[in-house]
Amino acid sequence: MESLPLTVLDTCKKALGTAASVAGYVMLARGMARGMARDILPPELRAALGRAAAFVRAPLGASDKERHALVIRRDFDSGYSENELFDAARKYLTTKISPRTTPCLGLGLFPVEPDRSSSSWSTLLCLEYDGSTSDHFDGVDVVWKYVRAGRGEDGTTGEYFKLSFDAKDADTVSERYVPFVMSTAEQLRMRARALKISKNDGASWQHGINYHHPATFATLAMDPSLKQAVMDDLDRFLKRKEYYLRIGKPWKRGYLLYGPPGTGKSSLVAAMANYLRFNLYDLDLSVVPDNSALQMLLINMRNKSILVIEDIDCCFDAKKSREEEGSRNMPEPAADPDNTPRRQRPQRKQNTVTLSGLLNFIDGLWSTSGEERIIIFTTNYKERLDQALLRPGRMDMHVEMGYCRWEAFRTLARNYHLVDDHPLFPEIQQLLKAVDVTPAEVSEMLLRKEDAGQALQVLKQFLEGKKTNAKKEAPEMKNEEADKAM
Ligand SMILES: Nc1ncnc2c1ncn2[C@@H]1O[C@H](COP(=O)(O)OP(=O)(O)OP(=O)(O)O)[C@@H](O)[C@H]1O
Repeated sequence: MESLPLTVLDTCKKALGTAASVAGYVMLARGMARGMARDILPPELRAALGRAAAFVRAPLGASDKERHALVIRRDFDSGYSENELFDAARKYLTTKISPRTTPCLGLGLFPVEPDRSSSSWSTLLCLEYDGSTSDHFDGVDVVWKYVRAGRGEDGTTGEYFKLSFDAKDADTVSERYVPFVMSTAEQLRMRARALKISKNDGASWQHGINYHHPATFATLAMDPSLKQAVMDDLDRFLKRKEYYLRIGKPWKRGYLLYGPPGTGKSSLVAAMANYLRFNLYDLDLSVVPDNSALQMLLINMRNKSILVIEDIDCCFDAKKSREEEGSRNMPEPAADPDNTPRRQRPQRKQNTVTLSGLLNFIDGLWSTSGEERIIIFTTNYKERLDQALLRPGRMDMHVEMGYCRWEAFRTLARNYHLVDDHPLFPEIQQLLKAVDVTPAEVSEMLLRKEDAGQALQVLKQFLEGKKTNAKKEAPEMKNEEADKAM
């Protein structure tokens, strides 16, 4: 027999159980420490599994038809340690079973958060004892069976999943399929967890509270291609851990959302958080005493999170920032174009947090203090922002949230009244071309009546009113401009 290093033999003796006993079971044993499921299978364990599979196969001269199996027990060490992989497998299998295809399944009700910090519960399907289901991965067929063999002499429950496959597929299963099962389970866990939002109280984060904003990309009314571009950007960001490492860049991404009040900037932040299942940190810079407090706040954020700074234009004195940055060619802030703000913004008091302090974190310190971070600035007045913030490369993506046009309206009509078409649509389409109206205003009109036709009628009248007002205002504005010119 090919000699193996002692550690591998040890692992195999413990892990393989009765592996060499003809049927060739490979048992995933000790070492499945808590938290492993969160990190996907570590490379060493993956390698050990590969070696173990080869070790079992080689001496037996496994033929293509021979079946091998991995046994994933619920607990080890006489019940002292739980096997995270067992939980991961159970979670993963919920995506593979359905009452339509499996005659008998278990059904349970579980709190969304294991520590019951959330009041949400969800139902979960699971295989019944001796129930089985098949799966297909990269050309490999596997069968999962859920077995309970009664409490063993060592005190373990004897409850396990048996994952069987053709002997020739042992490497694929152990090196790629098992990690895939674990990462899928992790994604499901992330998706199911309740999101938290934390706000800062001066220099420290308050305890996060549950965040249940209903906005998703499906409910967001915005230009479809822009929406897709944001989603693609987020997907790319998530996939690129290795890439960021390789090019030596911090694994973070910055977005600047700008547009008039009521165009959905906060809704987009919520949709992004819901899409990624990232927690939110809502940073109020006006109560942060200085740059070092800012530093502590940013360092104390957890990974897989979004930092939001709303109304960034109100956070810094542009003139002071200009001096601070040594920039002489900044344009003066434009006149306030927003005559009727949807809500009055609080005037932020000036403090000693500086724009350069913040930018240092975006570029520098932030990079070393965490990963999978997203930072989002929102503003109603992009033109008021300091050039230092707008410089290419500073914020990775600038997203303009604009007035409600035809495609955005269709999303709202579908959301609010489940209508995809209506005789009033053509008129509304024409009006939306002529009138600047925010999605918030359109939503409000659509909510005024329960009946779709009546709601659309209300909206049409509202848009007509806006159009008439705009026509009246236009000549007045022309006169004012002419007066100024004289
Ligand atoms: N693009 C949108 N898609 C769907 N709903 C929207 C959109 N924009 C606004 N709404 C509706 O209007 C409400 C207010 O919008 P939201 O707070 O997201 O706008 P905002 O641009 O962040 O405004 P502000 O600049 O005043 O903070 C939302 O709760 C939602 O009901």
